[in-house]
Amino acid sequence: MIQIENLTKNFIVGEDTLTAVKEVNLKIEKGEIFGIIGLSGAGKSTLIRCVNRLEEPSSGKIVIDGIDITGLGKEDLRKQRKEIGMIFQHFNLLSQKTVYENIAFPLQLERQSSEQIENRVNELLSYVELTDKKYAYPSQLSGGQKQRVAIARAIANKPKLLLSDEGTSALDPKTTKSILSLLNKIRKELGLTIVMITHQMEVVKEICDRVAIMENGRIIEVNTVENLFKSPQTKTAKNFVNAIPENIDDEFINPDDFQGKIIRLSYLGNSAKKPIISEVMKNFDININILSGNINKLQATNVGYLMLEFIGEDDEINRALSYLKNENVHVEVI
Ligand SMILES: Nc1ncnc2c1ncn2[C@@H]1O[C@H](COP(=O)(O)OP(=O)(O)OP(=O)(O)O)[C@@H](O)[C@H]1O
Repeated sequence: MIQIENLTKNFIVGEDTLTAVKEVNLKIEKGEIFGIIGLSGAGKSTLIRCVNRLEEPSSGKIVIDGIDITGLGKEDLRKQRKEIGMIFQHFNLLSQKTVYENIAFPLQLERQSSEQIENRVNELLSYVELTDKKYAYPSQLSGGQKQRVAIARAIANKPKLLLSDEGTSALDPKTTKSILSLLNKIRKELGLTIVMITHQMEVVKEICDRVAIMENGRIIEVNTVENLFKSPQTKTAKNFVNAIPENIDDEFINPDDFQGKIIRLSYLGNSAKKPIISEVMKNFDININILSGNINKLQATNVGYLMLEFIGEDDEINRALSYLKNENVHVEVI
């Protein structure tokens, strides 16, 4: 479906040349959900934007269904772009237009009749479960609803490829799940190939078939998601894998088996470096039992989680939980 050969993208910054994508080779099969994961600045956005030539590659080739899109002139490129939908982290909806008008927009560009447009938009609204928001403006929608509108708009012209540039990064975990399940439905029912850029391993684990790990502009590993978790080949892949809790740990912990409250803490950045647990034990009249957890380093950032049993009076436990929240620790009571 997509074949990327020796792709390089340089940016000229003042007198310097910055190579954002370096000699990337990648093959993505039809119907795959393919993830590209990497830390900030790895070159993910630049790579995906080269696929529809929102960025012009400096050298190399991108062939989509046998057509070398890097060699296309303006008019042919416009036709090919119809086959490629794209969604973004911040949705990129037209704020002055209603949900209906946003979804109708790409159909109007194709000069479809108003009857055709109305039928297609209504069909799409029902598909993304937003019929009741037809006349709402983007500012009146939640993040998840905005992304549903953006998805409906991206698939309005029935593309064969959907690109997602951090499409779930601005959403909370529950909304992320619902958007991922919509994307999965689109792949299954409409047969689209989906390429997703993300820095969230949870997204890769939930939905992708295969994944490429990007670092400093290069693809350093391509793996099936299953094998990535079983035996990551590179240190960066290992760090990504270790950075998310394995659900299995959580599943083993049944709150009914414990006398105290089961708490899951997840933390990022500086809070992971502080002796937070000993602070809680010193300041509050509770006992803490550590059940499972891990903390990893992703470049300069610490990420981690801990499953704990808090034993004590309810009031005291609640005070301790408020303290943790103030320390920017994400707290869940299981
Ligand atoms: N238009 C541009 N001009 C100059 N440099 C750029 C431009 N776009 C991106 N870069 C640089 O290219 C490198 C890769 O950026 P890119 O946005 O592709 O990374 P990324 O992996 O998507 O990161 P993030 O997750 O933070 O978006 C970075 O060093 C960035 O500063």
